[in-house]
Amino acid sequence: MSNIAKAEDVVVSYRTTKGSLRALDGADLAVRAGETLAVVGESGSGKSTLGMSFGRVLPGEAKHEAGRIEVDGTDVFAIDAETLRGLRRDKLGFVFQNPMTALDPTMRVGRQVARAMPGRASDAEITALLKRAELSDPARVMRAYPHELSGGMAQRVVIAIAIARGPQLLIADEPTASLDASIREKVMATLARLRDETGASLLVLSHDLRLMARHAGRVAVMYGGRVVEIGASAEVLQRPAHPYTRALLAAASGSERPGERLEPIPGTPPTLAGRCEACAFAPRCAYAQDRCRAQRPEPREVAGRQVTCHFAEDVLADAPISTEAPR
Ligand SMILES: Nc1ncnc2c1ncn2[C@@H]1O[C@H](COP(=O)(O)OP(=O)(O)OP(=O)(O)O)[C@@H](O)[C@H]1O
Ligand code: NI
Repeated sequence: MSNIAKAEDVVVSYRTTKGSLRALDGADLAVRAGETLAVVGESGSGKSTLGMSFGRVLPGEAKHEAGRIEVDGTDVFAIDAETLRGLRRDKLGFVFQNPMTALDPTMRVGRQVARAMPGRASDAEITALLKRAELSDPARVMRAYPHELSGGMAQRVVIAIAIARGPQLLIADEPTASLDASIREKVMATLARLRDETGASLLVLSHDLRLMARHAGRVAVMYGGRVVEIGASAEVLQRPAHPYTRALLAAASGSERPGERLEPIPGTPPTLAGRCEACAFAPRCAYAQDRCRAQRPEPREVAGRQVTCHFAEDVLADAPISTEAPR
């Protein structure tokens, strides 16, 4: 299966007042053509940094230290500003958590949508695009200012803008987190439908394991700036091979309400100043042994997925997750 985009051993750090903070510590991720791939993990695990790296839309304090990102064969960290602009415009579409910050409050929706479309879009073309994003009254929405729309409608406008030029890769960072719980499922379903319809790939970054389980074919679990497990959603979420995935699922199963933030796992995630020479999860891990504190696990193939854990076989052999707390 061909990949539309991939990250290889990517290292990104942020300059902070307390020194350099390593947000990605050798992240690997391949996005297949036409798939929906979810990236999950606790706050701070590096999801947004990885998502932004695909379009090199990182803030000024971020520094790409090492590794490669390719989108449709183009090395995004090697190209000049103009090529990068073209790549973002023609091949990528972004949807962020808060639609109101993505839209210009002073400009009618129709004009903003038209500017994202190729050529000079007619009103009929604008309303047709809004309709594809499942806005029920596109003619009215076209004339409205962003503040006149509900959060869900505004996010649908952002989605329309993101697909305006038929991107090959849609990157959605917590696309439903700012919305009312009642419409999260619907907006996610719209994104999934558009992905299907356009043949684009959808990379969706989220805390919401249940929502992702329903919509993503594959799931990547991030911890400490690395992808620690990636595979088919059904397999990873039913029979995890990484202790962190297992802990996430056990924590999530304690709550019955969809869309909620994950319950915390005991202990705190790492903040890295440099390369982690051990397993970053070892201090919180029920399976950890001396080797985990001494040797960085490299990705390896276990039970049809990629896992960075020395003891993945032991994790797999354990009983499926029930509703009890992590061991
Ligand atoms: N602009 C920034 N300046 C300094 N540090 C940052 C910046 N953005 C992110 N970080 C740090 O980088 C690490 C990774 O952050 P990132 O936002 O990528 O994680 P995330 O998984 O998307 O988290 P969340 O679920 O909270 O959105 C965190 O430790 C975070 O505090
Ligand atoms: Ni984030």
